[in-house]
Amino acid sequence: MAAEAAAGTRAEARGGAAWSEPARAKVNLHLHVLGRRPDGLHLLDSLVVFPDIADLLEAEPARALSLSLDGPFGAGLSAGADNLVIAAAEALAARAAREGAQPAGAALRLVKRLPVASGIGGGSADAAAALRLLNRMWGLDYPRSVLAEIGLGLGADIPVCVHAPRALVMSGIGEVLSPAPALPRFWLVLANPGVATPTGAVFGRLAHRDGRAAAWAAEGYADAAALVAALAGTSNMLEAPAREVTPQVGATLDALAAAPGVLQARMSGSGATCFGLFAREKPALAAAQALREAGMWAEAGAVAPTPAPAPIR
Ligand SMILES: C[C@@](CO)(OP(=O)(O)O)[C@H](O)COP(=O)(O)OP(=O)(O)OC[C@H]1O[C@@H](n2ccc(N)nc2=O)[C@H](O)[C@@H]1O
Ligand SMILES: Nc1ncnc2c1ncn2[C@@H]1O[C@H](COP(=O)(O)OP(=O)(O)O)[C@@H](O)[C@H]1O
Repeated sequence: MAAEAAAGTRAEARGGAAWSEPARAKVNLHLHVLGRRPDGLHLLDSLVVFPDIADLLEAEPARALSLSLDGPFGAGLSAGADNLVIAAAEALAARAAREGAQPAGAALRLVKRLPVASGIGGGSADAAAALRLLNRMWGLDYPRSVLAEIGLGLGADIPVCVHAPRALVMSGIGEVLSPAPALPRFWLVLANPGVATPTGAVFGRLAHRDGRAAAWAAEGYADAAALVAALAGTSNMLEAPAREVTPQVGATLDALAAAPGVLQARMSGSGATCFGLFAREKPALAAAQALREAGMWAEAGAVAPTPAPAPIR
């Protein structure tokens, strides 16, 4: 598949690792909670996009599986079996072995640039990147739908991340994916106050589970202003409980909302990372710089246009 080959690269020619794959931040433009399953997991409705702000996963073929960590947020993470990259690699290898393949190992290196436990699915994006990369490197050739199924066993957010950078609507607990409406190119600034905010703790404080699925215009949205007008009828229902867990969410949202050129400021996922949505690059870059100078982690990145809805494979 041409698109898949282009998304990840063989980087030897550039002097890098043999194989590499970006792991983009997952941003929930809205997040409604529709109910709760008997097992306690919540039913969601969320429009998910992937700005060009990412961890990087690299790999070399090897006999065994190993992981080294790098980057500004690498130090706080385990490189063992509890790292979602290793868990995903093992799950993919197990599936392939059950189906008669004999995948070799991989020497993996994760450059961790996204803050951990921060509502932008960094761990899920890393796991999804591992599934995509090793699927190619090991010559398995599973379709993304199979990678998503393997990922779901490790985390509710992994299926949507398998399809990155394609914007999608996520429902169920995260396993039901449908096409997003057509979206324009726009810019996101992500800002995080530096306080890890565990997803389970936020869901544990949730008082309202009576949201409805958002309705999107069939013709989609031609520019950022039209998208923001549609988002006005939606919210992130995890914001109230996240503010209880991490009160700094309030100041983060205030700082983004005050940035010149911002059209919308909202929290992503279970927080504490918040996003500002911009129509143009220059004010987005300026806002990220100002937030960094104010002591937060902040990055700006473009979201590529989403074409008219097409089947998900
Ligand atoms: C809230 C979301 C929105 O995109 O993002 P994040 O804030 O994590 O980025 C996701 O649904 C998170 O997905 P993920 O981070 O993979 O969650 P998991 O590891 O599967 O679950 C962590 C914990 O969150 C709660 N959980 C998660 C997903 C879900 N649909 N209902 C839940 O109640 C459960 O308490 C679970 O034990
Ligand atoms: N590669 C990884 N990157 C980030 N977190 C990881 C990774 N592997 C395992 N984890 C664990 O997953 C949890 C969720 O992390 P993350 O996906 O960054 O946050 P969130 O679910 O809020 O978006 C963290 O508490 C962390 O310990």
